[in-house]
Amino acid sequence: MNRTAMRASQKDFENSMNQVKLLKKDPGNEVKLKLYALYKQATEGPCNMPKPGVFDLINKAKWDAWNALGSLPKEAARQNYVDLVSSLSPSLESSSQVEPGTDRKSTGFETLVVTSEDGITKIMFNRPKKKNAINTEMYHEIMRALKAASKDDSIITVLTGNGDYYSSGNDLTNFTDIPPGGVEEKAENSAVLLREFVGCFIDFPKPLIAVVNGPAVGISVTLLGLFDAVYASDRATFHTPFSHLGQSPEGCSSYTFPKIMSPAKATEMLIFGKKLTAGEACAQGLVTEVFPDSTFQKEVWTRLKAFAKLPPNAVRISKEVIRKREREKLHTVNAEECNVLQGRWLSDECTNAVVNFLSRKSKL
Ligand SMILES: CCCCCC/C=C/C(=O)SCCNC(=O)CCNC(=O)[C@H](O)C(C)(C)COP(=O)(O)OP(=O)(O)OC[C@H]1O[C@@H](n2cnc3c(N)ncnc32)[C@H](O)[C@@H]1OP(=O)(O)O
Repeated sequence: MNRTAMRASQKDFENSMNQVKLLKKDPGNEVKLKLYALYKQATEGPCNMPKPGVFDLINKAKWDAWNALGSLPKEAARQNYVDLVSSLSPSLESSSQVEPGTDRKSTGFETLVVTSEDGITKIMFNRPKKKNAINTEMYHEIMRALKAASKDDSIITVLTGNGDYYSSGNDLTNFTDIPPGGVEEKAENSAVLLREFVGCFIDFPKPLIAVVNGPAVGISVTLLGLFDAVYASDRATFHTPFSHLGQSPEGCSSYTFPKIMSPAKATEMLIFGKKLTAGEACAQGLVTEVFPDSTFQKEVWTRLKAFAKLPPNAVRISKEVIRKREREKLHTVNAEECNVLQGRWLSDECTNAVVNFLSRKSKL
């Protein structure tokens, strides 16, 4: 990757540090000393340590390497570090977290594709053959991706789906993996996981945007009430069939939906399982804007790239001002919903619905 014309950002620098840890081949002492020296210069500036004694061979070699950089500015040292790491291919190639171009792709996700480009971190559900159903691994990976996005240098974070669905919601096979403590333990573990998962959305510090590329079901719909904007293709539908599944609302929707769309409209969705078209969801305030599917990606990403050029601190502070008032309430609602669901998961109504789906007797 040719980065000579670019200035390495803090994020590039952090990526390079991670890549060094993933090197398959030892790059040798000379390179390691150079990396050490550039790292120290980039983070602390010119060498400020007393010179080690002549018999302290390792620390003296390190000191010499750092001291040799003289007054090289921190920014230049950061760039040189990134360049040096990227020159360590091909040993790095197989473990690189950085793709060619400026689009940085994070590795280490099985169920997501996470990229960061143009001030936007995109978290894409990536189980298209399963309609992006959220299995236990995906719950954990989404939380990990959100935590990383909250700290990276992006301005906004986007969730979207790969393939024809946005997401078909909770993977119903999650309920088949019963631990030694039995179904009670399973229900308890699931409630703990759900509470932590939804908590990450409540606390997310940057604008969170959903790019709803296709149908959305269950928890992938309810969470939208915690997003800051929701853009939908006109192919998208919004469906929360909780009663059909013997379950009850989650994702804070018992609180956010009545506020967003009026109590009666929320009842139609959350209790009676009415499926909304994108246009209906927009008219009810759940969706911000609907686009024709043929131009959806182009129009939405153009808009998001413009948003991502806004001053980062103002954007972040404004999100905090808006969320602050509701945060405590949302956490309380989340906890209550999870408690209620824990009981629902042990009910015959829920067990039968899951068994029916898994034995292919019923679909939504
Ligand atoms: C820690 C736990 C937290 C729980 C939180 C509570 C969350 C609640 C919810 O999200 S409730 C909503 C649950 N979702 C559903 O009930 C959807 C079930 N799926 C369907 O009804 C259909 O699959 C469909 C309408 C989404 C799509 O139908 P169709 O277009 O005909 O495709 P297929 O059914 O053939 O699906 C392809 C493939 O994907 C599998 N799959 C799809 N969705 C799910 C799912 N939610 N869970 C598990 N598996 C799903 C489907 O079985 C097919 O697999 P196969 O090819 O047969 O191996």
